[in-house]
Amino acid sequence: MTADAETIRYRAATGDTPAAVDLLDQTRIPAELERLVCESLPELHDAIVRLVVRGAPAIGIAAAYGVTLAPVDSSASPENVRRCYYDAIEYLATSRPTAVNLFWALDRMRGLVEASTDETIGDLPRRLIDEATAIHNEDRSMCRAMGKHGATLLGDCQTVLTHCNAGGLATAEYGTALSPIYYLHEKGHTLNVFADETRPLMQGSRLTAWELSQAGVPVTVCTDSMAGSLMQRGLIDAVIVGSDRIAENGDVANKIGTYPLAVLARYHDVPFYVVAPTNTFDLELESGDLIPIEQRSEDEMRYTLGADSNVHTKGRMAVPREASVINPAFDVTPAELVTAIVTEQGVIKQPTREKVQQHFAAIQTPAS
Ligand SMILES: CSC[C@H]1O[C@H](OP(=O)(O)O)[C@H](O)[C@@H]1O
Repeated sequence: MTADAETIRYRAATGDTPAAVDLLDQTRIPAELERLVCESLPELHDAIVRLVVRGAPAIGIAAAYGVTLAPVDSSASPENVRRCYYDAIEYLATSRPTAVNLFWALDRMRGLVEASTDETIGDLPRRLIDEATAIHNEDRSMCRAMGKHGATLLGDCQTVLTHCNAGGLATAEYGTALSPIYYLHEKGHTLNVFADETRPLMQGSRLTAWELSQAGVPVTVCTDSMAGSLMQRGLIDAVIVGSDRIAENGDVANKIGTYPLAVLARYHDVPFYVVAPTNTFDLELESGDLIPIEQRSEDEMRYTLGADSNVHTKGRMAVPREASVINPAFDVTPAELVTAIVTEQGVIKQPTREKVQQHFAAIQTPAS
């Protein structure tokens, strides 16, 4: 992906130029490649809410950098400096509720603030930038690792179907669900990809189709309702998706429309793979019915995309005013419908609570 298309960049403060979180504006793809430079917390909060930056890992990375935008008065007392950073963290945590990576990243930043002393408070801004940069770079490595692990499941596949966008645009680079596809493409095994449009914000047709095309991977956009007949006709060898939060028992929250794909896949004996880094697991939630599901604006359902394909430019009225709409942004797929979960550590086949716990235990106690 070229530098101009890098999902997230951090601009350190220099002279009169303030620090900023520099985002590829995903609300404008594929019509335009434009960047949005956020110099303040409200600008960044709004960018997360409007999906300028989106995707669980990318939201976490952007929010981590966002903490460094806190309007700290350097002459303030250490207590007031800490308070300013805590306020920034609490504010960014209100942007979107489902992707646990947001809260995981903010917790890491909060830990640095808590660990600061009156003597070391002066170094805190630098340490926060370094921690956000570390989170960013760790995600690059995790995406590459998920590509390698996920590829072991797709070796016999020719055609896969994916939902929403879980590619480089949703992460530091390379992606989660799309990572094994890129990995195999680089090894000379190019898969054919069906990308669900993913209504109402069309992350599949706008973003997945764009980034796969840029990478030279053949992609065919289909409506969300076509997946069943594609499987019925034997055209899909595997379904591969990302996730925003995975409960301790392996239940998976992902973009609305994922659950019916899992049901269809099971009915048609098609493997259903989820790819997510370990920081997408929420081990404090016993099951997926405890995962908070974001309810988004009615307007995203009531209007088609505008002529510029910007998700916030109202197009044509698509629903009569008298009708009601509902717009949950995610659904939950029970672990029993998941063939395997791929993380940067490896593969959890037929995930259960016990297998998830074993996966994490192995991380804590690396093989000797
Ligand atoms: C690699 S996480 C991608 C994940 O996030 C998307 O949601 P949104 O576009 O609303 O941020 C979708 O659930 C993807 O699977």
